[in-house]
Amino acid sequence: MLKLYLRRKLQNDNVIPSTTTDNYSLVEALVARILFELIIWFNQFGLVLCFSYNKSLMPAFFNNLFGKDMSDIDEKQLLLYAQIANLVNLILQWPEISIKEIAENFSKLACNAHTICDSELRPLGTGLYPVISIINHSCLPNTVLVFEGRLAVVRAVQHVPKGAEVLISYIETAGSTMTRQKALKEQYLFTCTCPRCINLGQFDDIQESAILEGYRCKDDGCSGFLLRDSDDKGFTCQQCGLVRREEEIKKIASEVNILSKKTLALTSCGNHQEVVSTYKMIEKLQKKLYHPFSVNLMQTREKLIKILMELEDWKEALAYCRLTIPVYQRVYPQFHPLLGLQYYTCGKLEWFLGDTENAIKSLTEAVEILRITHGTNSPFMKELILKLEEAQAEASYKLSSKDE
Ligand SMILES: C[S@@+](CC[C@H](N)C(=O)[O-])C[C@H]1O[C@@H](n2cnc3c(N)ncnc32)[C@H](O)[C@@H]1O
Repeated sequence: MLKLYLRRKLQNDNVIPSTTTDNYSLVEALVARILFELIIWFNQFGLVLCFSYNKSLMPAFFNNLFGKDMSDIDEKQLLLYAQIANLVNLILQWPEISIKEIAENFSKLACNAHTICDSELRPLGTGLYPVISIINHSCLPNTVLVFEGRLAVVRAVQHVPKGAEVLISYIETAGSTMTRQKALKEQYLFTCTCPRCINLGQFDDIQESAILEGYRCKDDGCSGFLLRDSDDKGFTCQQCGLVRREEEIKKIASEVNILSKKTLALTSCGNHQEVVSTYKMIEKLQKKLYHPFSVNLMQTREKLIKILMELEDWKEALAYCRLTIPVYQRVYPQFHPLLGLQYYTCGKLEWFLGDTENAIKSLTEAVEILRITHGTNSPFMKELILKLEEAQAEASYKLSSKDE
């Protein structure tokens, strides 16, 4: 298995540089015909397929890219690749292309490509980078992959000693060990044995799963987590001993399900006000259903923040944003870009609503995290730092005018 190790001390700027050259002509000469065909296919759908070329790394890249065994892939995934391959064949209308070959390359692409995101982690396209595709995964990584335009940059989020393996996270790490392992197995075909995953099945891990993805105690004042009873008829709070019956849980879960389907229909009609009120109903039900640190509840609030901001309802958006911060703090490590970005959103909303004091606090937290994950030179970071300086200047102006 290929691994990327840190051979030089590159901690000064907290940056491990990737290849900086996007050289399409060299790549085209080297990359197999099928990949070239994929570029055409991807472009038709407005997706960016990006190659960062480094000659010395090309053999490793090919070994990595073409070293996958299709027998590892589960049937559902294979079917999906076969369907995509059929679609490619239909679009390209080149009879000599083998469906199996296209499907295999899609599977390899899925294991090795990375989603290119903007500074706020909104997806822009898909990229295939030889250096980056050597980096293995950890659910508690020592580096983070961010993009500056098409340039992939790997930044250390903790001290990476000389000789240590450089690790990024391939997936959303907020979920339970089982959820993370399932995602890694399905897309990347391996079982993770990182420091978080080796605890699978141990008491701490069971407790964490029950908090992140399990139900809340019947008693609103209790923050205990629930475990399934041995008779399979309910869940018992591990703190106060109260039992929640399965039927009651199922009833709320089915209401959530119905409302979630309704939001899909309402979203497609563009009925934003109705979407907001439906998500608010879901949030209320999920608050009754899930533990306060639930990832599901956090995701619903995320959706509400997004729509409320689109509707320019800053006050409500801020209220939900504040509710997500403790969950983010719990589910992400200290220097995680999503935590930094959530503080940034909170800070912007507070600043906009005239709460300068809290805006300074939130923007300071955002800068502390994002200067590590994003560096300080990008226009995005410059704007964030400027916002913080403006908020600080306004606070000191307010203070000095009070003194006069
Ligand atoms: C982007 S490649 C990384 C380079 C890869 N190690 C290689 O030798 O080609 C992704 C693949 O590496 C392997 N991999 C990545 N992280 C791993 C980990 N923590 N444990 C085991 N295999 C891992 C998986 O097979 C995965 O599909």
